[in-house]
Amino acid sequence: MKVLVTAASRHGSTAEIARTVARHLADAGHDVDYRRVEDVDEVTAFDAVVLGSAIYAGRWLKSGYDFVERLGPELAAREVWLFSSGPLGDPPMPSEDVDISSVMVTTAARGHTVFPGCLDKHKLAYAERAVARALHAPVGDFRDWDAVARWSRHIAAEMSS
Ligand SMILES: Cc1cc2nc3c(=O)[nH]c(=O)nc-3n(C[C@H](O)[C@H](O)[C@H](O)COP(=O)(O)O)c2cc1C
Repeated sequence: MKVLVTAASRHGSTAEIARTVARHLADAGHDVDYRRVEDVDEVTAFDAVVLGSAIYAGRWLKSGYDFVERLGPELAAREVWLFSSGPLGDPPMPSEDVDISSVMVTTAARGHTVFPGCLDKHKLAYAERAVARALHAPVGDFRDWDAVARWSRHIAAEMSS
């Protein structure tokens, strides 16, 4: 299948997860492109779309929601999977799922998963650093590459051949 993997990422760690998903899907035999959500104008060339976003303050990034608003009907006509990345620490917190029910409905997505994220305080803007400190957010890279590989293989197999 021709697959687009795209992500909304503020500091790059979600983009790295998306690129890794893209690599696993390609290894599984799909024809895969990776692009930032801001660089995608249409998805008509693709049979399936994998869309991810970082979570900030319990929500996806605006560029992720904008992508869905711009391309909703095109997305609903394709096979779509969603992922979010954010929870930090060991065990990763917060443990409750981000509410992206509106995105699920608009895209008619086949699935959604949440991956742990990465907090590099050197990359944060001053205000973000203050929020992260106030929340006692754990600093470090908690991304689970085995979980990313497992989920990628799972959706690769689900994609119609
Ligand atoms: C100010 C701030 C707020 C955050 N809020 C949340 C949150 O509500 N839920 C969550 O799971 N992660 C939250 N995170 C963690 C980020 O989602 C995590 O660092 C993610 O990997 C960042 O992705 P990016 O590098 O692609 O921007 C927050 C991080 C910062 C700095």
